[in-house]
Amino acid sequence: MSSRVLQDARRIVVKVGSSLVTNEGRGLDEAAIEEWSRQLAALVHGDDGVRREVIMVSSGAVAEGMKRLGWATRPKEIHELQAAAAVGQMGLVQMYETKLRNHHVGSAQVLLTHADLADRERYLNARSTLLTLLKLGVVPVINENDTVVNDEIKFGDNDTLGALVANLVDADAYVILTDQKGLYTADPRRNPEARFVHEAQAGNPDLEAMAGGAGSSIGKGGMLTKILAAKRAAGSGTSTVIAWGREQDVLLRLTRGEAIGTLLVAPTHKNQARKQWMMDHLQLHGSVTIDDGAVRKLQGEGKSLLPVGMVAVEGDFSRGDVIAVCDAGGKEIARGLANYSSAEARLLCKHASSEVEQLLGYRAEPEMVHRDNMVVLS
Ligand SMILES: Nc1ncnc2c1ncn2[C@@H]1O[C@H](COP(=O)(O)OP(=O)(O)O)[C@@H](O)[C@H]1O
Ligand SMILES: N[C@@H](CCC(=O)OP(=O)(O)O)C(=O)O
Repeated sequence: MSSRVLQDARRIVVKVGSSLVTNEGRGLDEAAIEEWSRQLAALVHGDDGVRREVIMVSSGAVAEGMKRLGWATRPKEIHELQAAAAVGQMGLVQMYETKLRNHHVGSAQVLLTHADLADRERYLNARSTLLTLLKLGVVPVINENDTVVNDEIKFGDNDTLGALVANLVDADAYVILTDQKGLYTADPRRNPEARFVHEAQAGNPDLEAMAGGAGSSIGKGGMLTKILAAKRAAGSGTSTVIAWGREQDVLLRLTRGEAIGTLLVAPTHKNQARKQWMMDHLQLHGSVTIDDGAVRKLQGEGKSLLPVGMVAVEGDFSRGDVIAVCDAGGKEIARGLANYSSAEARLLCKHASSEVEQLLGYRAEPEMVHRDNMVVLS
């Protein structure tokens, strides 16, 4: 059953670490980036009959920047690392853009920070942008915005960023490509007796004890950050595979259902996990009352809540806040993330989505609460 996780996945986040992208620090590994780009293009085009949406989270900016600046050793000063990342990021995205374009796929640079994704409004904005790019068949190439934060440079951990992105876009699977075939019972560089782990449950604390720090001087997170990232991805129902990035056709074989790498299965299903997250939000910032027609759309047809179905707005909330959706009798029938603030929502009540731009002077989304961001209570 679990081998179907990747086969069934339609939206996949792939993360490649510094040690792979930069060939252990010797500058960008053009052949490797070409290989991944070829495979990403095949997934996006649906060469096997199934089109997939893919996001690439790629490290390597610092290492490439060091090479471009002629620095042989990794600087100790954080601001020098940040400067190297800014220089190297140019080369990194340039290479993905060239390689993906050669395979007739568009790419987009997206630089994010953890703080961006912790902020509700930025979270929704990042989500909308990424989903739009995916719908356009473009591959977003994501890295940490190292200019404004330095945690990831210090700890060398894009694994967590990849998991946050997987949470953000509700990915079906998260693939972490690294310089090992997957997880072993101990660091294989230090312990030749280490046995390979084919499959486990994400979040199992035993895994954390097996994982050690990085084996190379380039990557810094090691296996532990990957195990913790898989646990985080599982929080929104996404399963993770850790696999060797140089394995022939690794991404294509995984999506064909081949059991390569270590599969860390999310114990809860995506929808169930989302529902749990929403229900854990006990502190609601407000609510909207909807008419009977909208109640039927939400409950019976699984549709989004459109402004036209709203009759009243209570409380003071911002875009991205969790709000209650109530029927005319005041009973909460759903809960979800508001696309518009309470002040805007008051203006939008009973109006068609086509009027949003005229009423607000801009248009974000046609829905007040998108069904993907909503839990209908039974
Ligand atoms: N239990 C383990 N199984 C596999 N690799 C491990 C384990 N514990 C530690 N490692 C080390 O983690 C390294 C991968 O992490 P890292 O160097 O940070 O890679 P990346 O740059 O891909 O993020 C491996 O090369 C390996 O030496
Ligand atoms: N964002 C930085 C550092 C991120 C990093 O080292 O992560 P990783 O090697 O994937 O654990 C870079 O691109 O160099």
